[in-house]
Amino acid sequence: MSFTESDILKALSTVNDPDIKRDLVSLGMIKDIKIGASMVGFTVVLTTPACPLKEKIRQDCEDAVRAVVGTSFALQINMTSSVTSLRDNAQLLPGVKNIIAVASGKGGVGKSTVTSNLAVALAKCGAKVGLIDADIYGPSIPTMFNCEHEQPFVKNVNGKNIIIPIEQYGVKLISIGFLAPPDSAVVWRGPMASSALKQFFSDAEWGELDYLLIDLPPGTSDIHLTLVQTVPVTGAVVVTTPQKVALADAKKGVAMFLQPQINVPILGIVENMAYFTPEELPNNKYYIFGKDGGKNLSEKYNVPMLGQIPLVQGIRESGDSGLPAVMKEGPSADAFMLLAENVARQVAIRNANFAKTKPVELKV
Ligand SMILES: Nc1ncnc2c1ncn2[C@@H]1O[C@H](COP(=O)(O)OP(=O)(O)OP(=O)(O)O)[C@@H](O)[C@H]1O
Repeated sequence: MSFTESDILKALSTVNDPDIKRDLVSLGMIKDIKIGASMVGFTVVLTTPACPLKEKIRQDCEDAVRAVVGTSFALQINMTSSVTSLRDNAQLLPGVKNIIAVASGKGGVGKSTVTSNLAVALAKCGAKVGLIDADIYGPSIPTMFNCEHEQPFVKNVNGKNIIIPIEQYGVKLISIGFLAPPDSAVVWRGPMASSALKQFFSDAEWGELDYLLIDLPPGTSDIHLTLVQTVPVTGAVVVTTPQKVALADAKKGVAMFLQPQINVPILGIVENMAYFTPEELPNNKYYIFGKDGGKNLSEKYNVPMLGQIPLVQGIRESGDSGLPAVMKEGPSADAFMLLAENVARQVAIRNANFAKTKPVELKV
């Protein structure tokens, strides 16, 4: 045999991750190289679940190694994944790899619909997902997950009450709505809501999660500040609809995360209600709120466009009935699955290329 493990590594160091644009070896994605009498094997650890580039990366690895070992050796390439994280030794949420804020400038653009479908889609890809509904003005996640009359279990650990998140459709969730009966008119005050959010971080049993999504209230509020002051946020997803009045507010949302004191990377823009499509004629698209508003916003701020979600009656019905649209088959589900793929890719790109986010310290 005229090659060694270091020859295999050298060959694999010519293969780049197409998203991160760095080689697999320096990214730590190659593990367990084995060289047998007639076999060479190794594991490629992808950075996102259900990576759409999996087959391309596998083929590139095969080509690179084949050039070194020749044709008489069998190749065993094991493709697996592990979501990356910059959070190590964290005191709060130690088992959570990435915290993702989902924000919108304007109310009613479908932020909670997008968050709930994104959470379920990521779970369907095989990721471990949690969701905090921090929307004090209208906590709608319990309805969208069909658990509005449930209460999370609370257990006592060493004299401290620990909340056990409700688990639905493969997602662990806690909502500010669980703290008040659905029909009661609770006027939340900033400080009350902020302390509830902090409690969801410090006193809830989240366990190991790849992604913890935070559904924020629309606009910019005390809750946003509490979030960025309490935990390092991996990145923000900004949801908008395409019309001018929504975009103007979405710009403010983007600008808030990017301001130097806050400095939370924008993972990208989601354009919800991008076009209306009748369910029976999915190829007919009507741009009733204008065309490409979200896309233009992403270009202006040089941030990724994560997805365009159609305005479809079934998405509204799914939200109201508590079974997210992504659980069913069809073009709406496909749009949310693509969104999840793109969010996971952007998290991996962000973790490979940028320093970890620091919690914000406000000087008063
Ligand atoms: N793509 C879509 N197609 C059809 N209906 C949608 C779509 N997105 C959202 N909706 C509907 O629009 C309404 C508002 O959505 P949602 O509650 O998700 O918005 P939001 O931005 O979270 O609102 P809020 O500002 O109150 O937090 C809901 O009835 C929802 O079902």
